[in-house]
Amino acid sequence: MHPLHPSMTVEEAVAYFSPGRAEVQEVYSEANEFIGYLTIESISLAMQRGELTRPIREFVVPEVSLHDQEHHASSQSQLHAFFQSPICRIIFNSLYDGVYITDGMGITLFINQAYQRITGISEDEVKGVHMDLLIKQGIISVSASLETIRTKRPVTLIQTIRNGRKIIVSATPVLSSSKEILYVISSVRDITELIRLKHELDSQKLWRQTLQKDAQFPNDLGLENVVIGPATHSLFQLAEKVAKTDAKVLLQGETGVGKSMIAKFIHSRSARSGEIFMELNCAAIPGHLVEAELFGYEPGSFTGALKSGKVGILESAHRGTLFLDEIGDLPLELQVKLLKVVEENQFMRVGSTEIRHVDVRIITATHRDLATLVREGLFREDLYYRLNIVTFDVPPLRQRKEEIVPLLETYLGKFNEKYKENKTMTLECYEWLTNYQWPGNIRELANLVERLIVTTYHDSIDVGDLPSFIQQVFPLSEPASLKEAVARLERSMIAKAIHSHGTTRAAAEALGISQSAIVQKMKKLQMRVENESNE
Ligand SMILES: Nc1ncnc2c1ncn2[C@@H]1O[C@H](COP(=O)(O)OP(=O)(O)OP(=O)(O)O)[C@@H](O)[C@H]1O
Repeated sequence: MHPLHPSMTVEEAVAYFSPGRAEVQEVYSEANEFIGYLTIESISLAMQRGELTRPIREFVVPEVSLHDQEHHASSQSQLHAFFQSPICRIIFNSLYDGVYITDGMGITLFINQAYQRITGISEDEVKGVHMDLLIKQGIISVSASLETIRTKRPVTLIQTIRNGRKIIVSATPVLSSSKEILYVISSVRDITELIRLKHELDSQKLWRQTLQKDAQFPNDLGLENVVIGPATHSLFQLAEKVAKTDAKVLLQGETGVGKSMIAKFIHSRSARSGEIFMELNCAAIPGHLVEAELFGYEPGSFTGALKSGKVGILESAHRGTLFLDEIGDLPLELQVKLLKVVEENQFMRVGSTEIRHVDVRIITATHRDLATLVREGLFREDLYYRLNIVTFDVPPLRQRKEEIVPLLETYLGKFNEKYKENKTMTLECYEWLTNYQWPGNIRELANLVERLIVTTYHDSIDVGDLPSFIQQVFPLSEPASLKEAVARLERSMIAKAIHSHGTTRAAAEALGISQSAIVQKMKKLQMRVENESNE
């Protein structure tokens, strides 16, 4: 190391005082003339005042007493000796939390094993190194020790380690009798676990809010555990309002979003709730049978008809509510008949000329865009306007993500009860399922939960238990670290290979690794490994 010269900054000079080096350093000018002394005491003071970029000439003293040098040297070296002592190591290494100790200037003296475990930083990398340099090298984002040295107060802050992990650091100064900072002891805790707990708390909070909202709609739907989130709350409010009238309601939305559930809700909140709720899915039966099902028929009116004739769903729903699902699939010729019902409450059974009267509230639903069908001439415009007094656009599940966790919990509870199980889901699993697109919406979600409860062998359902088409979808959230990103990719590739090849042996071959390597990886990635020994 070159000798200290007066234009050097405090920051640059700190390295000259690392543990084991002299406590007093001589300072020489560029022309190699002796200027004076820089003591560890004066540079500590400068650090504590945050004067890192000031030239050291401001802190140089012309002389130092021998007593000062000896006194300081002995207290400092006692301190260093303590941190090197086996008993100190044993004590600090027995702690679960990480410990980081610097001297009064911010030079690292000691880190315990827990710190190394939590951060992946080794003692060799940091010992004798100033905290400022560790920040510059990107090993840590901020330093609680330096903050403590600057403010002379305990400081707690969140620090990001170079591997992306976040830790919470609480630094406490240890002061001499003259209020000089001798060293800073920091306790360090991994907050990944705290973040996980926060996630759990957030989801529970939302769950509670949902339950509270449910309480506003006491569940007399005949359906248990209805999840109403922020995106659907206003729909249920509107449903309750229109339920008090006989206004025609058209429910639009993808399959499985809950259209028929809202229809039932409207019925249950209407003056007709004591009467029957009838449902006909116009797409589920062939067009020519829809007419007979809906309007009924007279004896012998067509081949295959019952001899006694049949009362149609429309007539059966008299005084009640008729829910016509997939109304967009109703054949054009029947649309005219339905228009007559809607406009005049009149209809005729198939094979009859007798006009019958019926008092029915009609609610319709479709996953198709009726306005487009009208433009294409596939749906009657007059009927469209008659049915569409109040439109409900029920959003797909991917647009109401905040309902996914409560729905998963609802269905876990429901199917645990049904199958006498007590299974839970890991937070990572919740995260993946929240990011999944759910093309089949709530129906698909309920089916998946039931399948997972029935097919998994362990109590905690994890990402590895999910079907491969879900595992191939990366969560949208950014992975916290390179390690996590790699784990996700490995998990996805392994799941895909097992799905297409059936066994771990064949999947391993396809991926170019050994069977034991794939099994080991799957265990590490917490994926379900079945029968690997029997393959
Ligand atoms: N808010 C909700 N909370 C809990 N479960 C729900 C909710 N909405 C719908 N479900 C459930 O999701 C499944 C599908 O709902 P529903 O049959 O009402 O959907 P849909 O939109 O009418 O579907 P489709 O158009 O295919 O007939 C049902 O099992 C229903 O009980």
